[in-house]
Amino acid sequence: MAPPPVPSTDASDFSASQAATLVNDPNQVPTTPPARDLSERGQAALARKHSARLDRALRAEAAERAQYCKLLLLGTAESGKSTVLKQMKLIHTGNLLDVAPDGAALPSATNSVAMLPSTTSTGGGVGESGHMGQADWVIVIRKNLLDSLALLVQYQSEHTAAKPWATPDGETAAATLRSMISKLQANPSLFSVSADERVRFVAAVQALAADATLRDLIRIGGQFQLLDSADAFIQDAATILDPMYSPSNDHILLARQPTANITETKIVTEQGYKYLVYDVNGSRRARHTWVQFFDDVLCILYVAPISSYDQPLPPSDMLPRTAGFDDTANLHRPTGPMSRLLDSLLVFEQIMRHPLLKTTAAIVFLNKIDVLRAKLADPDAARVADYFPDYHGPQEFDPVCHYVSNRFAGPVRGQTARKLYIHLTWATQTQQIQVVLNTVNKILIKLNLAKVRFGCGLRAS
Ligand SMILES: Nc1nc2c(ncn2[C@@H]2O[C@H](COP(=O)(O)OP(=O)(O)OP(=O)(O)O)[C@@H](O)[C@H]2O)c(=O)[nH]1
Ligand SMILES: [Mg+2]
Repeated sequence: MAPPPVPSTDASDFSASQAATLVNDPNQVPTTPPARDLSERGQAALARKHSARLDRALRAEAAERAQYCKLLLLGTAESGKSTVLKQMKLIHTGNLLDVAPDGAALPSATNSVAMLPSTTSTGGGVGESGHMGQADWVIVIRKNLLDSLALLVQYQSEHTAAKPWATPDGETAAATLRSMISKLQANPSLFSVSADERVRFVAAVQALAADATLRDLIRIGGQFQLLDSADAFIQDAATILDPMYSPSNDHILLARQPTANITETKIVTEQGYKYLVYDVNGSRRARHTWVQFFDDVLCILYVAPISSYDQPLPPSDMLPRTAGFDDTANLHRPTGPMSRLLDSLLVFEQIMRHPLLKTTAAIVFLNKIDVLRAKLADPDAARVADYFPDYHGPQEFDPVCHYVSNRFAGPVRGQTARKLYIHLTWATQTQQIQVVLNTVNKILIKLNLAKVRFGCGLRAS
């Protein structure tokens, strides 16, 4: 007979920081009794009562959490982890936001559960707690648009390799943007920007968008850290800079808000399976913080940017690798130059070797296939073989994807106890990723059932 299911997350998972939250909750009983009015015995009795109430609350919270299976979303910076999480929320809750218009947290709200040291945090003020409402996304999207424009105009003027603007209109538009952009960047809420200024700015963006040089710059944007979503936001500049702008789901999916701290999101599927999804900051300086979440994981969801085979690392990731989890110095490294995709592969190898994850199942999302397709169709784009010298196939989508899938399968080859699944994804395209996420859901149910069989999984409630 199969043993009864045992919760996969034990009470020790319940962290001191959560206990602290309860203690500091104004709705809880006061932590210290009013000393002057009570005898010592009275005070002790009150303290015991308080402590028992706290214990009960902690046990109830721990029992609640024990019904959830843990999923880790891992991958290097900007690979698309948070975008996949947004799509998971959308598929299972129908909602991308964490905060309702009245300010209340929504049931699947994303909460910060582990902080980076404040000196290295990249929170930037918006959604610091992990809670992102409509108003937060307006600011993020406008910042994405303005920062992208600033980067494009600056790159064109500072790099001799960049062509001049193709038309006089483009030249004038770039000059207008240069003179106005810092004011808008400082005021993404647009409060202190007049209607005239806004109209002039939008007209300049639209004129620049029609200039052939801008299209060329966007095409090679990956080389100078331009956002993948820059083009979409530039095309929609008039909407985004409208004072009444309210972002669509598509815009929220395209938005880039680096995950400052590790977040936890509760997802309950239609079948009743409950998951705690941990989304991490993928930058090199933050990778050591992942390890504290490596115990008792049902499955790793690893997101790798397959389009970035030729893209330089973000400047903050060009630091020497640190000792410990991210120390890949001893790994066999192919002789090609470092790129974001190679970095992602090396980090994946490292995760697969980690002692706490020796048998943990993994689902790899080879993400940004839309960008890869466009790149491979561009005769001027870098050749895959220049970055991965052991690739001898043509510069075409299917063989390149096959090669990269094989590279990701490499670290677990021969490990019969480990399950590895690899999917090609376009995380910003809801229909494509939702088909993949439905398959992922089925895989997770199977993994769950296997765990139940061995006495450590969860049954759907
Ligand atoms: N074109 C395209 N853009 C994508 C895709 N997936 C994600 N993006 C965009 O890539 C950017 C980065 O995505 P995020 O989900 O923030 O990346 P992340 O892995 O969470 O990054 P960190 O939080 O910094 O570790 C966002 O602007 C996304 O909209 C994709 O499949 N195609
Ligand atoms: Mg993120």
